[in-house]
Amino acid sequence: MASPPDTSKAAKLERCNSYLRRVNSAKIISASSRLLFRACIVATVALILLFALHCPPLLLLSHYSAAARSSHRGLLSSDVTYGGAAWEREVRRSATPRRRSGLTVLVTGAAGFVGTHCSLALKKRGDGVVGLDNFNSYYDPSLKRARQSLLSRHGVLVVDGDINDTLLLTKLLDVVPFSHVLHLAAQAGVRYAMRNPQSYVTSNVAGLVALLEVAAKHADPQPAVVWASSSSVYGLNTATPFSELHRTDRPASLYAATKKAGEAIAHTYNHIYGLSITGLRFFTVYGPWGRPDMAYFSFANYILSGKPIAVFRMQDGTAVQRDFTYIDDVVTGCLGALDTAERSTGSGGKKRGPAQLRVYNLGNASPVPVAKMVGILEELLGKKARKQVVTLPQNGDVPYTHANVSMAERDLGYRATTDLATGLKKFARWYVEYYDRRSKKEAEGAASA
Ligand SMILES: O=C(O)[C@H]1O[C@H](OP(=O)(O)OP(=O)(O)OC[C@H]2O[C@@H](n3ccc(=O)[nH]c3=O)[C@H](O)[C@@H]2O)[C@H](O)[C@@H](O)[C@H]1O
Repeated sequence: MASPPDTSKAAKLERCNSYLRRVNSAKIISASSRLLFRACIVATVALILLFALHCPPLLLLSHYSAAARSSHRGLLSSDVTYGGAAWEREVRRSATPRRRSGLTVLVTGAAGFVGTHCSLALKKRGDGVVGLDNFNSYYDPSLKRARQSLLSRHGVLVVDGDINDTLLLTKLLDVVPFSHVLHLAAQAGVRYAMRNPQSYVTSNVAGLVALLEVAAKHADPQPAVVWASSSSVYGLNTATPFSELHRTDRPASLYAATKKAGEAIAHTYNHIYGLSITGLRFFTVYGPWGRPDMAYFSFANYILSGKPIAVFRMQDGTAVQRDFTYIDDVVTGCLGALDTAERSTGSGGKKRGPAQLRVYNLGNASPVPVAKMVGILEELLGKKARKQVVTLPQNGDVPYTHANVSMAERDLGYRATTDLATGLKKFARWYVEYYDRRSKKEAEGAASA
């Protein structure tokens, strides 16, 4: 039988002490486990820090991710020139065609001379157009801004950005499934290539590759690409008129070499990725809203301001000639190329079948000596030029250009309809009005300041 519990005072005290000892020892155990836990955390943090310090790639990766994130944030925030919901709405609005089965065209170099005219023509006939231009200072950026305002008045948005910005290109092609890209952004000018060769590589080679990369691998559907090559690819070719079948492996300038490289690059992207690509060889395009670096434009300026102009001629005394081509005719050719471009066959960087690859001359098929062009300008501007006839320097210029345009006529419905006198008349009228308006505005600005 079990004995009854001892209820004496001494026994009660002993039970109480033993209870307190158990409680205390439990407290000691829990305090020490807390200490151990804390020590573990400190050790883990120390280990992570030590690991990170001894593993630079890990830090680089986190730094890279932060940079990538911040540039993505840049794309999407409203404090930059592109990105954000309002920006996307604007892009979509500009890209929406007004006619049934209208094209949706991304025009690079849209604030440039040919880009502005093509964008306007596309918009006017009901196609959707979004422009892209980096507004660089190769020539007066205020002229490019004026073209941008003109486009804006006609409902064409020109995004401020560079073709080498692949994040921006990706974003644009994400927002709009462009059916076509009219790629006109480039470093132009034959003689400037001797002063700034790198700019030609950056725009005409790297920029073209950046665009074709995004078009081939990212865009779904892949757009058809029409882009600006140049008459200068014929280089030292002596067979005339220049035909697309003639050799183009002797460029006379770096500008020409980068355009020739562009044609080879186009072949590669067509071959590997099934991109439909059409190259257009422009022949000395001129007209209203033209490029101030070109001879006819700068000559008009110099004639009116009484400065001397250098008119080049060959060493043997023969005239330097150009197949000057009026802008409206070139626009017809560009739109014809867009309209006849077949779809690209690939998607996501995978070719699904052979795709169209074309190249066409867009010229006037009627070369004119530079001295004659000066004579027409003198007559139109009512002032004699201070001409200095100079032997053509070693500057990359070729003695003459002359396009055979039969392929463009047959395939693109191209017609060169404007002779130099008619085209320069339109240019001279625009030139006088534009700079008159500008100087009046400047005078008003100065008076109110
Ligand atoms: O077809 C092209 O692919 C190229 O056309 C254009 O090049 P070019 O034909 O060289 O035009 P441009 O400079 O207007 O000189 C015209 C004529 O004036 C002569 N010229 C020039 C300057 C001068 O001071 N004196 C002179 O006689 C000069 O010798 C030439 O005979 C574009 O600029 C170029 O970007 C590209 O698109």
